[in-house]
Amino acid sequence: MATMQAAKKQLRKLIKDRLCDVSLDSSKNQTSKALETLFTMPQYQNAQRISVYLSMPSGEISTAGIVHDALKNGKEVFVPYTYKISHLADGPGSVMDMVKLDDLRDYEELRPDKWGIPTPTESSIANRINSFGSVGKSVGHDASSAPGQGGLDLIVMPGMAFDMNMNRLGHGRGFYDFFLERLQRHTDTKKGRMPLLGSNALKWSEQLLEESSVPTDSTDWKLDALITGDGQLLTASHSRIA
Ligand SMILES: Nc1nc2c(c(=O)[nH]1)N(C=O)[C@@H](CNc1ccc(C(=O)N[C@@H](CCC(=O)O)C(=O)O)cc1)CN2
Ligand SMILES: Nc1ncnc2c1ncn2[C@@H]1O[C@H](COP(=O)(O)OP(=O)(O)OP(=O)(O)O)[C@@H](O)[C@H]1O
Repeated sequence: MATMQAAKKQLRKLIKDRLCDVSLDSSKNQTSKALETLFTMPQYQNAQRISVYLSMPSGEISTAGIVHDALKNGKEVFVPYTYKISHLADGPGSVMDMVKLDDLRDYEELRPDKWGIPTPTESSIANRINSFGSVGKSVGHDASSAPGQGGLDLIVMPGMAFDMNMNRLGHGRGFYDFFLERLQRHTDTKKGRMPLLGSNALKWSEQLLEESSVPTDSTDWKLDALITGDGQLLTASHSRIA
């Protein structure tokens, strides 16, 4: 396990160094190509409830256009909110929920956190609907959501690195991996797994690696599909996205 974490750490460092060299022009161009592809996908067009990460100032495909398009088309948009928890002795010290944006104004009023990620204020959380179908922080409140309520139709995920086998490497806090496990436990499993879509920020060669290059263990979730910065859609053999 120590070796696995060391291998992931090393890969994160490698990618971070590569991302420093990407120009603003290239990053804008790749964002618009990736979004063009996303908007043509039936899985996006038909999704009513979507989760979208809100991009950092650099190193990620910008998702501002997705939020605008989704809200304009009447979709429910859920965004990450991370917070510390104390009462799970054998779990993580912080968890991530996906909380609902009210409207475009709400989105535009979000303020950047220490990583530059637009984030809902702590004081707004108690009144926000979360993706588990309850209101406020989900940890400690899970039991109140009726079975079948909540859930997401599409999850647009960030990542440091991806490979051709649809493996994904995050920033190493396990936020998405823990969140997906909780979401799966709380939503109607008969519907099957919600499609997980990664957007491969920045050029093919910078973040997309050869098959099985991302070290993974049993807690890592594979993506169903990946959109690259040149607008290509890669799908997995296990995927519900054809
Ligand atoms: N845009 C965006 N939003 C997101 C995520 C993300 O990866 N991207 N997250 C996905 O989980 C969660 C926030 N988690 C994060 C965890 C660590 C770091 C980070 O940069 N940590 C180290 C650097 C570690 C590294 O080299 O990767 C730092 O503080 O410098 C950023 C976000 C929720 N929102
Ligand atoms: N569902 C889980 N149950 C137990 N441990 C988990 C679970 N999900 C992640 N972990 C653990 O959390 C730690 C961080 O995970 P990992 O390095 O895979 O994060 P990541 O995929 O880079 O980040 P993220 O999921 O936030 O994007 C690892 O030690 C991993 O084993």
